[in-house]
Amino acid sequence: MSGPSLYSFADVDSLAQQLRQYVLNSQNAAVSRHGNFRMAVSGGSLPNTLAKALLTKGDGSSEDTPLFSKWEIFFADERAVPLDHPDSNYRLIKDELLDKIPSALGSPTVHTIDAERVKTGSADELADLYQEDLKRSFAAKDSIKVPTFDLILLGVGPDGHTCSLFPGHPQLREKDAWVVGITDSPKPPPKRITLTLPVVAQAVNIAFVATGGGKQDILRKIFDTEEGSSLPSGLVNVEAGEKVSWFADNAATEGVSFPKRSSL
Ligand SMILES: O=C(O)[C@H](O)[C@@H](O)[C@H](O)[C@H](O)COP(=O)(O)O
Repeated sequence: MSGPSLYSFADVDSLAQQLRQYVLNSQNAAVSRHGNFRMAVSGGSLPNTLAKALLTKGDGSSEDTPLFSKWEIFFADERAVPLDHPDSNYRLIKDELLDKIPSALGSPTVHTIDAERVKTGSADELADLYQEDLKRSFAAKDSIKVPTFDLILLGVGPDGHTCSLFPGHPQLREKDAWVVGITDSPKPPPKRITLTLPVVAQAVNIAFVATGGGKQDILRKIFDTEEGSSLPSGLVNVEAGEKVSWFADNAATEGVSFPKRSSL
């Protein structure tokens, strides 16, 4: 299997334009395969860039139209806070994207962390509840070992973390569970749930979005050093290979030697 693609664009607006095309290609392929589009998103700066990509007016063609009523949105990771809390990834995507979708485009089904248990449940209990939700969505008819998302959209942290999979944490080695809890995330808040690496690597397509000069050091490490391939985001590159696309801007990829592409 060949490796990931690294796309580098002049600015966030041109990145968003290409991200739109990539997400809608993935949507169209998924809808013709099985009638809906099951995708997972992370927090951080990603929801803002995704909203930029999806809320712009397209060219009006059917290929370029988001079919939101066919979307099932899951969380690649979520913070264990109420859904209206400022740290909630659900709240973030709601404020950035969901609340701004014109009603004519329909609305996605969103799979949140368990709102009843989020305050009192342990991270493990919340992870188990989320995994049950995934089982209902992905394994309704068949028993499957790992769910296959049509698309997972990820960010990368300065330490190489992705989702809430942090370097050196035991969650990174999880082989069986689909979702795990974490209580000591170095990025606040500490209590979270996250998809595991086998679930991320199984997705049909996986895209990272990394913008701004603050990502330079970590992108160089991931793409140009041996050490990078053992970091959580580097492991996604290793395990999912050509299914992985990185959407970055030139500020983030400056100094990266790995070959870059400038359009899909
Ligand atoms: O909820 C979270 O904290 C995330 O899902 C996390 O993995 C994020 O994607 C990265 O930390 C990058 O965040 P930025 O895009 O804000 O740098």
